[in-house]
Amino acid sequence: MDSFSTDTVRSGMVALVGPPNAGKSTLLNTLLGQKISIVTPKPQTTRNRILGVVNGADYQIVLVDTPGLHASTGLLNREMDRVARESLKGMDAVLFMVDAAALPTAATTERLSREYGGYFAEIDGPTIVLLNKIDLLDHRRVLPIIEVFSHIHPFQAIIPVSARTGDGTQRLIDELLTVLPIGYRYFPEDSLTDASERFLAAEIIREKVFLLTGQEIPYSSAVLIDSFEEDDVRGRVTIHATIFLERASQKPIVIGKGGAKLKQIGMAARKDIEELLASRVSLHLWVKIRKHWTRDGQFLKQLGF
Ligand SMILES: Nc1nc2c(ncn2[C@@H]2O[C@H](COP(=O)(O)OP(=O)(O)OP(=O)(O)O)[C@@H](O)[C@H]2O)c(=O)[nH]1
Repeated sequence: MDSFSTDTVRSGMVALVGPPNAGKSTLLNTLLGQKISIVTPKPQTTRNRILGVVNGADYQIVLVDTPGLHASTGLLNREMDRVARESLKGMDAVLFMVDAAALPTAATTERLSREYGGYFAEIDGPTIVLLNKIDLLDHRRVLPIIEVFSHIHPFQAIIPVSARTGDGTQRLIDELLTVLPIGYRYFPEDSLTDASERFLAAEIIREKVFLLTGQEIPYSSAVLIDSFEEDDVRGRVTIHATIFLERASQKPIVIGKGGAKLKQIGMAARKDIEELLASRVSLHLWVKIRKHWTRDGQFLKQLGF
């Protein structure tokens, strides 16, 4: 915890969403490449996945991926599921990226509303549309596309960008800074702290429980890191963690026959945590029942809520 600054900055969680191939990863690389002090690793979680942290002298933008929010045609026509809605809560802004070069030349408000409208109806925070790949677009098409999008929803801004060349990305940051609250950095400016490493390790374990058990388990499991010890001499991190479940009936599902499932969870988690920490890890997992933990304020506090 050595480099947490107490200076206030503009900081916030910003969801980066959009259809596949829109250029989200490319944008991320460009933003991080230019501005980065750190990149947090990418643990996949069922809630939000931190994609990267963009640091400036007086701001910190935490870009997150909210699963379920990726506008595929199928999803747009359906109700967004609970997870998607949940994962949007607490977002300070949403970036919705489209491949502008792939939009049909005669894209009308009606057509784009049909495709994206239901999606925006669910978002109540400031939303910025990023019209990506303008390097491929005849510049005369840009204004009409902005015009069409402006009729779909009261967006905070509609910004033409090229994730590849970086064109428009400064405007994006400037725009975000007008909506992000003044607060503290979520992450230290230059390095991951023990605190965030612990948090990410817990998220990785939770992810493995989710991936390897299914059923109702993911919603009733929580992971607490009991201890996290770095042994620099032996180049190893020893982690003790507890997986909390709500009901006794869930315990055998997570533990498995002869402990096989828990072992599988532990092995998969260890592999990812080793990658995260760039260190050998010895991981010890326990499973405990904590009835109604989702309603237990004290416990939620321990989890960092
Ligand atoms: N010309 C051009 N190509 C781009 C731009 N941004 C992304 N691309 C290309 O578009 C393709 C998709 O980009 P990605 O960044 O992988 O898109 P994504 O949204 O992360 O895709 P998923 O991972 O499928 O969600 C890649 O071939 C990129 O090189 C851009 O601004 N200009």
